[in-house]
Amino acid sequence: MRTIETDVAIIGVGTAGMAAYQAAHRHTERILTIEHGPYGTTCARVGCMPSKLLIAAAQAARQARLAPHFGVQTGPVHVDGAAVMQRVREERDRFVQFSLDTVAAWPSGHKLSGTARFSDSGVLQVGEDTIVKARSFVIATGAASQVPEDLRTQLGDRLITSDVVFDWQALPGSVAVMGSGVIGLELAHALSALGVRVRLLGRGGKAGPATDPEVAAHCAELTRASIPSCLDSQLQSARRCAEGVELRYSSDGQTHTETFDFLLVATGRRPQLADLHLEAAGVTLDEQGLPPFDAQTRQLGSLPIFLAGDANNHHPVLHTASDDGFAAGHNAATWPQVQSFQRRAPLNIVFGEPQIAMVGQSHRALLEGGADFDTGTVHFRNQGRARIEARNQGVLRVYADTADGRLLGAEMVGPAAEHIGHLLAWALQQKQTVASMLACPFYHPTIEEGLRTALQQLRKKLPAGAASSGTGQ
Ligand SMILES: Cc1cc2nc3c(=O)[nH]c(=O)nc-3n(C[C@H](O)[C@H](O)[C@H](O)COP(=O)(O)OP(=O)(O)OC[C@H]3O[C@@H](n4cnc5c(N)ncnc54)[C@H](O)[C@@H]3O)c2cc1C
Ligand SMILES: NC(=O)c1ccc[n+]([C@@H]2O[C@H](COP(=O)([O-])OP(=O)(O)OC[C@H]3O[C@@H](n4cnc5c(N)ncnc54)[C@H](O)[C@@H]3O)[C@@H](O)[C@H]2O)c1
Repeated sequence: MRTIETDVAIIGVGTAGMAAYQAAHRHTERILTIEHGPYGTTCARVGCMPSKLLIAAAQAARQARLAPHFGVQTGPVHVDGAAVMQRVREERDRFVQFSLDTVAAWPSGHKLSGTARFSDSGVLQVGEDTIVKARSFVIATGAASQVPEDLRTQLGDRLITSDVVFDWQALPGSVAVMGSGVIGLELAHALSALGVRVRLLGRGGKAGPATDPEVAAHCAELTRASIPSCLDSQLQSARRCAEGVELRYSSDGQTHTETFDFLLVATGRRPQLADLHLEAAGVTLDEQGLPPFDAQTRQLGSLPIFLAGDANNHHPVLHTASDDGFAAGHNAATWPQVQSFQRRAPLNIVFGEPQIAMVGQSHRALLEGGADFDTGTVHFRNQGRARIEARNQGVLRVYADTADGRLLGAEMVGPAAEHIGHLLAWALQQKQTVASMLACPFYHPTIEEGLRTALQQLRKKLPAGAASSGTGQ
């Protein structure tokens, strides 16, 4: 058994772990990163980047099909699945290489390969033959898809998760997608547009994260219109068959039996903490088996342990993993001095068709928190630029504080949601009011003019003082 002593041990070298390394390295040379898989990050290997590459191909297919609508004749659209997947893999590998290059430049003494788990406070066991003693720790172990064990046993390699999709050599003929959350929606929309026979099996009638009933209703309706979907389904049985998998599920009081090449399970991801033996380090877990942590310092209680990225389950998206990693790495290196790092305005984007954006406080959070707020709405059906581009579907709902007109949040499904979402998140972080946002330029003709319509409607609902607040008038 060999023993390594260090200042900061970082478990997991994904986006959060890499950011933690860079932050800790500003303070100490005594750092050890521990990784049990390949370097390259979830984002680049099986997450953000390859999924957006697949979505880009889907978008090209959609645009080609839409061309005749503008009087441009393209002929029948043929999707070459092998070529689609080749570009996905090649570009994905290019993104992965950036992360590999970064880690390759770290001193070899800063890197250890193996699975880490706590054996005592301040002590990790890595694999069978290494003990790591550290002053402080960053846990950046990410999250993994949750897959019901019985389904995995029944379906074997015909049950897949998003981890498998981006290594395909060609597109399959058919896929049932279980779960209409973020991953399920993005992949179902992309595969469907690329000509794969898709069945989206959701729960509770929902498609995506929207909580505002009007936005959620549009999300469900638009999803049903473009993908064969059962958004309130119950899987009754699944078995392997000659074609792949046979699924029996109920929906709307009826039972259906259908066969597919694969069942893609996208029913949520869970932090990878169970095998870390956190109790050995003195960590107490909540009823969901997760350790409570400080969202600003990323610290677990008063322990010298910091939790970053998807592992803390706070906001499992890429830019937060990076922010978390920086904060955790900094605080682990300077412990017992720790500082708070402010969080950015909440922003989530789902790259479905059309996109969904969630900014600041959700409609549900505002209601549950008893907020006094007003709402402005724009429908995109007759919005100028959206009609010009034949992207005229969806709705934007903007919420502001009734007392002072300050922007509190927004939910949207519709054209350019990724861009409108950014505008709103930036305004919210700068504590802008409806009036101060309306004092900004809106170019004609743009989708952003839709946002102006929603803000104008909202201003009319606000009391006089709140309606002009923030403009100095
Ligand atoms: C399909 C998909 C699409 C996505 N799309 C987007 C998107 O468009 N935009 C966005 O913002 N976010 C997206 N995300 C989310 C984003 O990818 C994650 O938030 C981000 O990658 C999390 O980074 P991380 O560092 O926390 O985890 P990871 O990058 O997963 O790193 C964790 C590392 O820890 C290692 N590890 C785990 N346990 C141990 C152990 N015991 N010992 C040693 N090593 C260990 C793992 O091998 C892994 O390398 C997507 C995710 C998925 C799955
Ligand atoms: N664009 C992005 O930023 C992006 C893209 C992909 C993933 N991500 C991250 O990955 C995380 C995980 O995504 P996800 O889609 O796995 O989780 P999710 O929580 O978004 O969705 C899971 C869905 O599965 C449903 N579900 C659960 N059990 C089910 C069952 N038995 N049958 C049918 N439906 C069931 C849930 O109701 C929910 O709608 C996201 O929260 C997000 O943070 C982000």
